[in-house]
Amino acid sequence: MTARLIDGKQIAADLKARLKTRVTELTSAGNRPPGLAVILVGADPASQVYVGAKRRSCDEIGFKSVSHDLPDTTSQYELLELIDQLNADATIDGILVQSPLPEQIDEQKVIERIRPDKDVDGFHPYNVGRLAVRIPMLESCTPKGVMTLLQATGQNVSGKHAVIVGASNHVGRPMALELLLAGCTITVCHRFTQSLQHHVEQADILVVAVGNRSIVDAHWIKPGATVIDIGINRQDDGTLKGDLDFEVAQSRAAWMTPVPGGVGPMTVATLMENTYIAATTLHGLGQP
Ligand SMILES: Nc1nc2c(c(=O)[nH]1)N[C@@H](CN(C=O)c1ccc(C(=O)N[C@@H](CCC(=O)O)C(=O)O)cc1)CN2
Repeated sequence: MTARLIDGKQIAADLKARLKTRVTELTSAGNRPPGLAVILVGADPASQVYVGAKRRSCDEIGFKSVSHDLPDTTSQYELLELIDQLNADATIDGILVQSPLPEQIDEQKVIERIRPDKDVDGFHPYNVGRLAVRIPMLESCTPKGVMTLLQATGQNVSGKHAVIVGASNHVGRPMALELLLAGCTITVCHRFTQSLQHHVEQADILVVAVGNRSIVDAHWIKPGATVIDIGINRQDDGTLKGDLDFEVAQSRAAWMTPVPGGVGPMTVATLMENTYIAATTLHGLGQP
């Protein structure tokens, strides 16, 4: 068997093209464009790449993009003050603070300072809680993007057994909630899980989000499974690899995401989708 690739780059480009059309319609009718504020603290090279992609996507789609690049000496107080200003700015629909943050800043305090209706990352406990009780508002971008990728395969995931390896607040946990909402039976594996191999072998849908290539052996993949690799591991030669051995995974799965070009581009496109939703559904843009 050779898995079919789920082309995240193309699916993300299609989503952004649809958003661009809608934004053109909005602005042609005399409305302001949706606005996204992107805050980067420090100069982490990977974060600079991701933030650059987010700002370019805003430009492509026609969103207003406001950039705040702060030094890595920024205090928590200064960052919270900036968030307060953006919370009060009626031209800003979404606020994004790129993670990770320098160690003097408590990320949870920052997340909770962002107004839930401007939390386009979907990290605020209010938004995670809404997803948990099946009334999602702004959903975490990577898991929501994965659901868009699964939908693009044309499969009905309801009733499937989904195994998620990794239980982080931003990816693994909300991923489990998304798949549960879609009707899957869920197993979440984490650092205390015993018999990881046994669980992985049961997965109709396997989502791996550990950031380490030595945790899940791709030979464990159930033949015919759908495999979503969320890992991003930069190799010594500069190439990017996922958490799984690509060739082995491809010889067992029916569908799988590549790295690069799978989940990463969808995360950015979903952030744009969330910003559009915040502007129109939550802030009334384009409504009479
Ligand atoms: N505030 C946030 N911080 C972080 C998030 C997030 O969703 N919100 N997620 C990650 C980083 N991330 C988005 O910010 C992200 C990661 C990867 C990609 C991506 O497109 N990757 C490409 C490869 C890019 C490269 O060459 O390095 C791919 O996989 O094809 C986009 C966004 C942590 N922080």
